[in-house]
Amino acid sequence: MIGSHYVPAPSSRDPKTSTTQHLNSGKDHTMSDDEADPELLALLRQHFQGKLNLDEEPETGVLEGAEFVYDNSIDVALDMRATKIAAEMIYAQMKEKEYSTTNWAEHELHPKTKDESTVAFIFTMDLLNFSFWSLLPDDERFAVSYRDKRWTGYWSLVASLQRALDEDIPITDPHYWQNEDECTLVSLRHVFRSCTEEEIPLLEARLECLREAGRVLYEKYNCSFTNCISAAKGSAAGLVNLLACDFRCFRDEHPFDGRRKPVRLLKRAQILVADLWACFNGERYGEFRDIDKITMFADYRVPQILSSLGCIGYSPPLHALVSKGEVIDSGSRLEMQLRACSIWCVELLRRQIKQDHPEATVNAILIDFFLYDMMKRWEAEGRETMPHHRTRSIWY
Ligand SMILES: Nc1nc2c(c(CN[C@H]3C=C[C@H](O)[C@@H]3O)cn2[C@@H]2O[C@H](COP(=O)(O)O)[C@@H](O)[C@H]2O)c(=O)[nH]1
Repeated sequence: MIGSHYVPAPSSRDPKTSTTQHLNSGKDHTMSDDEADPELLALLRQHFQGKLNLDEEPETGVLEGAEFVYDNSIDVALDMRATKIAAEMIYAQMKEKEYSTTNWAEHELHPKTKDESTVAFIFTMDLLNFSFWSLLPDDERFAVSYRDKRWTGYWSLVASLQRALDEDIPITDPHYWQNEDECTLVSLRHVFRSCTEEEIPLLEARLECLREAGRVLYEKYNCSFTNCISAAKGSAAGLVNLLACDFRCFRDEHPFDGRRKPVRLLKRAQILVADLWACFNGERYGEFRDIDKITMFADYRVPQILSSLGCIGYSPPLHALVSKGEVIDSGSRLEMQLRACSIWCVELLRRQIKQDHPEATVNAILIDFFLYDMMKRWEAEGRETMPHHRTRSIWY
C-alpha cells in the first residue's frame, strides 16, 4: 500500500466562517440561513421546538474527528484486507489469553489496591504519561532502576512514581504539586532520576502539568480527582470532556485542514478513563455506562504495530521520515494523519471483530491495550521492523 494516494473525498463542509466571527463582524445585519452555522441553527430549532434534551448523553467527538482526518488523508492509507486478517488474529489471541480488564493489575508495577490512593496514582500517572522515547542508543537512554530491574518508556514513569512513594515523597498528592518550596524542578529530577546520563524528556513540562492539575483540583474539585469522577456522573465521555475542558494539559486537540472545529484526539484523557475502568474492573471508581465510547489512544506505539501488521500504510514522504527516525512536528498534517488514522483503524478492527464474533466482549480499549502490549513484546524480542514515529509533545 506504500505510495497509494487517496483522492480525498470532497470535504462535506466547506470551512465557513464561524458563527462567532459573524457575530463579531460588527456588520449590522441579521444572518440569513445560508450564512449562519448550520449546526447552531439546528440546535436553536430543536430548542425552540422543545426537542433539545440538554441532559443528552455526552459525546467526545474523537471518532468523528478521526474519520474526518481519515477521509482527507493522503499520507496514511488503511489496508482493509490486512485489517480483516489482523482482526481475526487479535480476536483469537485475546480469546486464548482470556484478555480482559484483569490484565491491567497483573502488570508488576501497576498498583494493586482498589482504593482512593490508586485513583490518585492513576491520575498522576496519566498526567505525565507522555514522550519517553530517546534519540540515544538503548544502553544510554533515560532509564529507571527499581526493584532490581531497569525500566524504560512508560514503565520508567510507573517505576519512578512507585519509587517516590517508597521514599515517602507524596508525588500523587495535589497539595505537594502546588507547594513551590517542596515540589521543585530539583525534587522532580530526583523523583525521575535516571540510571544513565540522560534525564527524562520534558521534565519542565511535567512539572507544569502537576502545577496546573494541583491548581485546578484546588480551585474546582476540593483537591481530589475522585470529585472529577463524581462530577462526570458515571459517563466516560463526560469525564473525558471534563478533563479536556478544565485541564489545559489534557486538551489534546489540533486544527486540521481549516476545519472549523479542532480535531480532538484527547489521548491522555481517554487512557486515564480507560486505566480507571481496567484497574477497577468496571466497578466503583471504574464504573462507566458508556465506556465503549472511548477510542484507541493515539500514542506512538500502536500506530507502529498497526503499520507492522500492514493495517496502515504510509506515503513515501512519511515512510522516509518514520523509517529514518526523523522528528515529525507536533500538530503537523503528517502527524495528525498518523494519529487519527490509527484511531480509525482500531475502530474498524473493533467493528470487524464484532461482525465476525458477535459474542465477543471487546472494545477499543482492550484492543488498544492488547496491541500496545504486543508491540512491547515485539520490541523485547528485537522484532521491531519499522520504528515508531518521533514527535515530542505532552500529548502522548
Ligand atoms: N495506545 C496506548 N499507548 C500507551 C499504552 C501504555 C501502557 N498502558 C498499559 C496499561 C494497560 C496496557 O496493558 C499497558 O500495559 C503506554 N502508552 C503510551 O505509549 C508511549 C510509551 O511507549 P514506550 O516508550 O514504548 O513505553 C507513550 O505515548 C505512552 O503514553 C497503552 O496501553 N496504549
